[in-house]
Amino acid sequence: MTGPTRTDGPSYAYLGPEGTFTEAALLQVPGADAARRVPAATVGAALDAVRARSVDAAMVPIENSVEGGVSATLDAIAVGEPLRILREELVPITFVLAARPGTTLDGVRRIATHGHAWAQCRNWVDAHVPRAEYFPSSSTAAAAFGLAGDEHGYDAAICSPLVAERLGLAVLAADIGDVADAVTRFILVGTPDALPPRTGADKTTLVIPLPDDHPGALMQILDQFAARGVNLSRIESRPTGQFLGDYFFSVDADGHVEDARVADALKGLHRISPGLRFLGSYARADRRSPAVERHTSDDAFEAADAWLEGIVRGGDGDRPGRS
Ligand SMILES: O=C(O)C(=O)C[C@]1(C(=O)O)C=C[C@@H](O)C=C1
Repeated sequence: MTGPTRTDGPSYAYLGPEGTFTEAALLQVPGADAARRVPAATVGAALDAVRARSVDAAMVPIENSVEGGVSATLDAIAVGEPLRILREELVPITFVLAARPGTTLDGVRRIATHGHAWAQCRNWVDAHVPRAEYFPSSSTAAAAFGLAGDEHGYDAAICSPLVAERLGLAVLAADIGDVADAVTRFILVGTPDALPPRTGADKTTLVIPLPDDHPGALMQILDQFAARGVNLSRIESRPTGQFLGDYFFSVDADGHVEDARVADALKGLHRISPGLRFLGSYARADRRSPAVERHTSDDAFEAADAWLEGIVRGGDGDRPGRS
């Protein structure tokens, strides 16, 4: 990615080139169609542009309903200069097999695409082009663009119908994803000075290093959420890369850090795992509010704090003591 210059209005990096599903996610952000958009070759490069403050935020994929977590993103946001997730976007995923006009399905020997896209079309490929080999590409759109050049080394690309159309490629087969209704979740990542407001239907993303290797370490972590009635919508373990068996957990929890139950769980987690990294609280794309039990509501936490304060001040907790 070349060093972009700042202009007025927000600017966004994204996993490019133009025509990726990531760009489609970015275009769902209000105002992004008119903003400066900077395609990056990799997720790491998009996030580095945020860290270098050459863009305001970057859109990157984090999770797919079929293939699971996007390791490149989970790992890149877990280390280095801290970042903040500002919002999430969901994009329905539909793949086509595209090639230069004149190519037939029988003539396809090598198919280029992003690893996550390949994983989502594996059964279709096995059934319809069993001899075809996988040719890795940095994105579905980069694979499609490659077909337009002379040096591509492959005969077809798995990409979005839109990019195939834009580049004038022939669609050899449409809707080739193994699971209908596949969805990828994307995150808009900015710098730590921003904390999106609480909406009542929020998500909090955390990176939790496993404190030390002892029986029940994971249980201790999960207990912090369970005891405060905080539901987890995603938990994945990722190797830290330091040594074999050293892992961190990447977690999405229902709620905002300004919800008392979430704040209390975070304090508990920090005592257990001081290397805990807060990656942001932001509105859920589906706007679904969690069911909060009475004893984990903000009111219940506030009443408990007041009760304890009363005791410390010398009352019995029910009656105010000396102040
Ligand atoms: O290659 C693209 O078009 C992307 O935006 C990347 C990506 C991913 O990383 O999962 C996004 C959505 C699809 O699930 C496949 C690929």
